[in-house]
Amino acid sequence: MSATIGLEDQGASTRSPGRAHGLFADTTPPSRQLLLDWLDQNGAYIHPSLQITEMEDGPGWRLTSKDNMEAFDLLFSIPKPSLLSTRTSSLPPLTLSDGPITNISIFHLALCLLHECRLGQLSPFYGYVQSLPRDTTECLLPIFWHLTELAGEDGPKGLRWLKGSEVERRMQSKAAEGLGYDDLVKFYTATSAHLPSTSTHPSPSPLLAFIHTYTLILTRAFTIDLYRPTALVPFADILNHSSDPHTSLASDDFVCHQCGSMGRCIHDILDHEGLPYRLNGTSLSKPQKFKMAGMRSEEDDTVELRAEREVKCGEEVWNSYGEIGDAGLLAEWGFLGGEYAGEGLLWRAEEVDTKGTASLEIWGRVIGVYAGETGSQAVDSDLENLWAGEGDEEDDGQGLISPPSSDTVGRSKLNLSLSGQLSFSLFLLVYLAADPPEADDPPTDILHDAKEAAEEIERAYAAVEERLSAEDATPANAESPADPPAKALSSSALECVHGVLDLLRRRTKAMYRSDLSSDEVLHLRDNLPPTSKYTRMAMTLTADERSLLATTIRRWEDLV
Ligand SMILES: C[S@@+](CC[C@H](N)C(=O)[O-])C[C@H]1O[C@@H](n2cnc3c(N)ncnc32)[C@H](O)[C@@H]1O
Repeated sequence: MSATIGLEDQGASTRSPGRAHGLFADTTPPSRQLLLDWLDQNGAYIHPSLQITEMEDGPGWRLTSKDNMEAFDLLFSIPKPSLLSTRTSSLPPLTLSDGPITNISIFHLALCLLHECRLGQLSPFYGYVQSLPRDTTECLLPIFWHLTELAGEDGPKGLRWLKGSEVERRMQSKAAEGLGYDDLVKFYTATSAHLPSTSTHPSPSPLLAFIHTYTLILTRAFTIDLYRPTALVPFADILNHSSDPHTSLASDDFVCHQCGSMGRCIHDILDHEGLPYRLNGTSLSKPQKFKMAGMRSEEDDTVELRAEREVKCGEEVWNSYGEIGDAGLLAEWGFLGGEYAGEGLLWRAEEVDTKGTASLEIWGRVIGVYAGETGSQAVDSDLENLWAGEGDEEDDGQGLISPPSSDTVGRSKLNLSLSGQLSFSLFLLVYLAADPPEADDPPTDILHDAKEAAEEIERAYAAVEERLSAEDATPANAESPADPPAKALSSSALECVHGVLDLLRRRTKAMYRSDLSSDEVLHLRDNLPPTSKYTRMAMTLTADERSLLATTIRRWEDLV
């Protein structure tokens, strides 16, 4: 069967497009009391000062505090069996003729949630699922903006403005992981007929219903443990995001991957003290390990929210969805935080070195991405020796290039930070692409030369800055200060500067209406009608990215 999108669904024309999924069509609106009763019956603890309130500027809920709460206070806990996961859902296991297709766990979880919604009051999770947002368009993710049935004409217009942006790159990465829109349609086409009939939904639900529950999963699910990699955590999913959060979800993840047990189980291999080996890799103390191993019931294993700092009376309690900027928030949560956070603009290695020369492989080796265990340690010490005493991440943010991060994941990041600094890794790849070294040059030599080139560029830039600020400080009628001796760049450093400029200009050019500056985009945005919410978000995002690129290009141009 093929999945129909579903606007023909009963009664759709009388509701908003975001309700055309047909779920909870004839029930009362989401009830906080039903949710609280369900949590109580399912063993949850809620701090007496926490309450659910309406969002201030839009639909939806948030958690606020009606009294001061101290750091370390337990705000919330819930036993793991009460989480909604593929393990706890009442959806029977899916096995299709062409083999099991449940490996895409996030789609599978969305199908489980759809099944619980279709069960209505018969679902063991009814008190929770009835509390979830009902309108898909409340936070429609860009992956669905092309669907005019949901996003109207505004969606495709917004998508156009995302062209060449960090959001588009993220959407492309998801599609490459098998999590694009076409993958979703394929999955639902293959599985929708397997959804059991229910009294309120005797036939399969339209694709819009799956899009609705998939959106809920993407914007609300948490990573839990080895047994339930992703699950919905009722109540905790009401927390909104801030880059300065009060709390985060904590869960012991070293449970048995076969049955989810925290205590000793039949699948465990025990060490000489009778402790399961899976507890060995943890930082728990011996008494804690014995306590965990002795747990008899899954009910004792909970996920928790604790205050990590004081929450003042009346404040909203914030969670963090990660160290993430606006592009990530828009792509994965459907909103802009406007908090000047995150990694700025990112590149994939092939986008930097489009010639596909040997430099890509050398870059991987030097930076330690492709190095094996020992290779990686060798790279660590090369990096440490070369940057010894220069500090990591404590850069003042004024230069053009930031020193390499000391952690393995961070050091391969190819990004331009929000303060306009190229990561060293990105600079290194541009440097290698400009003048590929011999494949067998030792990594330390390559790192050393690249560091020298970066330092030469920084010195030249500092000289330019000094001259420009001296010019600024000179009264109009006074003689100009004598120019400092021109800081001529070596030809290889100059090639790097051109390489960086080319990279930044290519990124700008790839954007929709790249002839428009950030200010011009903002001007157009400010004249949009109030209904253009997707276009407005997209234009805000692209204006910020244009501004970052333009400022950085100007700084590098000062060198040439
Ligand atoms: C986990 S839910 C949070 C609870 C949600 N507010 C509700 O009503 O149920 C995530 C969604 O909440 C909204 N959200 C979260 N943090 C936000 C913020 N700082 N500003 C605006 N919307 C936010 C976004 O729509 C996001 O997709």
